[in-house]
Amino acid sequence: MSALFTPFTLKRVTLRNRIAIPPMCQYSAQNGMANAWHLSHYASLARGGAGLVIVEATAVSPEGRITPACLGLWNDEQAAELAHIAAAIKAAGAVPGIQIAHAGRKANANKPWEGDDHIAADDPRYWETLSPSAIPFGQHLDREPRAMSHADIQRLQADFAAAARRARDAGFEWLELHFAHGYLAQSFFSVHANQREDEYGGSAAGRGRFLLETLAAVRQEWPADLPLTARFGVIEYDGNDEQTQQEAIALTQSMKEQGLDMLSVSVGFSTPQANIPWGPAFLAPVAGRVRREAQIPVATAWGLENPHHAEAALAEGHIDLAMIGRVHLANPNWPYQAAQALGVERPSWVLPAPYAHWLERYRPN
Ligand SMILES: Cc1cc2c(cc1C)N(C[C@H](O)[C@H](O)[C@H](O)COP(=O)(O)O)c1[nH]c(=O)[nH]c(=O)c1N2
Ligand SMILES: NC(=O)C1=CN(Cc2ccccc2)CCC1
Repeated sequence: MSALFTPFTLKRVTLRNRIAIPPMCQYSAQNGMANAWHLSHYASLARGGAGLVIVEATAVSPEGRITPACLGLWNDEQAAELAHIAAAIKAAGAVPGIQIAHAGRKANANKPWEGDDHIAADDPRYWETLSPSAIPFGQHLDREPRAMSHADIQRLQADFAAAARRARDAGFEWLELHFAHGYLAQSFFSVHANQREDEYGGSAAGRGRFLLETLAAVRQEWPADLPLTARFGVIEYDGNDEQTQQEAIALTQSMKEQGLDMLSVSVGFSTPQANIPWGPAFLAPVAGRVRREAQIPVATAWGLENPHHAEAALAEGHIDLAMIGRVHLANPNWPYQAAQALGVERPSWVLPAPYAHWLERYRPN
C-alpha cells in the first residue's frame, strides 16, 4: 500500500488519502462573493480524488483581501455562496477546507497577470493597508502601510473569529488560518515587518502574541472535534534561518498547547531579499524538523508533484499530508495518475464511479 493513498484521521475527520490541495487564490470574485468559476473549480478539484480540498485565502474583512477580486467571509451572503462550494467538495468525497486570511501590507494589489503591484492611490479600487509597523514590503508592493492600533488588533482578531463561525455554519470541516506568506499574521511574527515597541513586538513572544491571541479567538468558535490548522512560514531564507526556525518551532509548540491540531509548514515571504532554494520537495526536511521538535502533525507543499517525491516525504516521516498545488491547475485528476505511477490497485477508483467504471475497462491500444 502506498503512503500517499493511506487514509488520515484528525479529530473526527478522515481523509481518504494524504493528498491535500492547498489554497490557491483564483482572483475571480466580485465583492468577495464566490461565483460559477469557484464552484466549477473546486468541484473539479474534489472529483479528481484528493482527500482534502482547501478553498483559497478568504479575507476576514474587506481590506484584508490581496486584490479586489479575492474571496471574503465578512458577511452572511458570502457565507451562503461558500456553503454551496463546501457541499460540492463533500459530494465528491473530499473533505471541504477553507483558509481564512488577512493580507496586511500586501493587500490592495492588482491581479498577478495585471501587474501584481499595489493599486494606485488615485484608483477608485484603492484602500488603506494595515500592518504591525509602517514598513512596506518593497519591490512591486512598496506602499507604506498604517501601523495598527490596539483597536485595529482587537477588531481583526474578532473578524477572524467571526469568519471561523461563518465557515463552520457554511459546512466547512477543516479550517486553516493564514499565518504565512508575508501577510498580516506572518508580518507580526517577522522582524522584517514588525518593529513595534509594545507587547505585540520585540521578543519572539511579543511577535507571536497576535498569532496566539487570534488562534485562541478562533478556537472559541471552531468546533473542538474538527481540525483547526494554520499555515505558517517557519523559514525566510534571509540568512537568519536557524533563529527563525527555532522561534517558529517554539511558537508552534505554544499554538499546539492553545489547541492547534496541525501545522501546514511554509515559507515566510516577508522580504524581497529572500534566497529561496526552489526545487523538488525543498521544504520537506524543514517540515520534518517542525514535526519532530514540536511533536505536531504537519503538512507541507512546494514541488511535491512527482508522486515519488510526495510518497518519499510521507514514507520518510517528514510530513503527514502532501499538499499538491499548481499541477492540479493543469490536471485536476492528478491523483489518478499518481495512483497509476505508485502501482495502487484499481487506480481508476480514485475517481468518482461514473468515470472510474469506464476508465477501468478502457484499454487504448
Ligand atoms: C495561483 C496561486 C495562488 C495561491 C498559491 C499559489 C498559487 C500558484 N498559494 C501557494 C500554494 O498553496 C502552494 O503552497 C504553492 O503553489 C506551492 O505548491 P506547488 O509547488 O504549487 O504544489 C497560496 N497559499 C496559501 O496559503 N493561500 C493561498 O490562497 C494561496 N494562493
Ligand atoms: N495567497 C497566498 O498565500 C499566495 C501565495 N503565493 C506564494 C507563491 C510564491 C511563488 C510561487 C507560488 C506561490 C502567491 C499567490 C498568493
